[in-house]
Amino acid sequence: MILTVDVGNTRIKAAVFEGNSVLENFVFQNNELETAIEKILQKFKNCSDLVVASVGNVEKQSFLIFENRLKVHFLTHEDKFPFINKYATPKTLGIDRMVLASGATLQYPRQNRLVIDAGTCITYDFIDENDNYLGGAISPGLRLRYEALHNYTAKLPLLSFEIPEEYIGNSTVQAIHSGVVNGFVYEIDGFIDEYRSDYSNFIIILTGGDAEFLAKRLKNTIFANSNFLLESLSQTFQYKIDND
Ligand SMILES: Nc1ncnc2c1ncn2[C@@H]1O[C@H](COP(=O)(O)OP(=O)(O)O)[C@@H](O)[C@H]1O
Ligand SMILES: CC(C)(COP(=O)(O)O)[C@@H](O)C(=O)NCCC(=O)O
Ligand SMILES: [K+]
Repeated sequence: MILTVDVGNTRIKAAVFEGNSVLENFVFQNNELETAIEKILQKFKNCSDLVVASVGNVEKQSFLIFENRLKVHFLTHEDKFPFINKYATPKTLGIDRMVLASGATLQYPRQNRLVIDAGTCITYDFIDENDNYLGGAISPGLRLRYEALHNYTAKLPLLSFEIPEEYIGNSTVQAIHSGVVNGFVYEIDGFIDEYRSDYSNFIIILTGGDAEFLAKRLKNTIFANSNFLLESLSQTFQYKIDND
């Protein structure tokens, strides 16, 4: 039994795995990390390994305090991954993106794959059928767009996500919702179309905090798997054990 933890820039997600099955999922904030893990380990006393992938702001020490209870692993660029990394700056590639690429490679062998993670940022990651990781794109996520409009202007209010009534927003509030939400959806559909013009066949994996909402609104039919990063983390850890 292993505990996987994904530290993103908005929230921390965790899951307990027994083999390939998820026993339970958890979501918490950075300041709740230690108490949340303590509770999880109280409930799942048979956890032997804690596997962390972090692109967020937490101290390693917050995990290391559990070292007397189970083995603690931080995935890094030095670990073994099942793809060939063609990124020009592999050392600065987000470990979350490496884990997503790894999960895509292991779960969907020998095909072109596009992973879209709609989290704090939207990340696009493309792994071709020969398992070359080519890179992708990074752009602001849904919440970040609302916050950026507010934080970098004098007049725009901070709004919470709402489905826009019309694409022609007829008020400040509706114009912001249209710009943020429609812009977000159009961007993703636009990228998918761009990939389609270069690659006749590829599968799309959609994940992240906004994935469920997105899946319903994209022109392209895609199913969301909100748990893909944690599943990939568990598989990447297994891959590392098998290949070390
Ligand atoms: N309870 C929530 N708290 C924060 N963000 C949420 C929540 N529910 C959905 N979201 C959406 O999830 C996105 C953040 O996704 P998430 O995958 O948690 O990010 P990260 O992995 O970068 O921490 C935000 O753009 C926001 O719109
Ligand atoms: C792009 C990211 C900020 C996305 O983070 P997230 O939205 O998952 O919180 C993260 O993958 C990161 O810090 N990447 C480093 C730069 C790169 O991947 O090239
Ligand atoms: K992301």
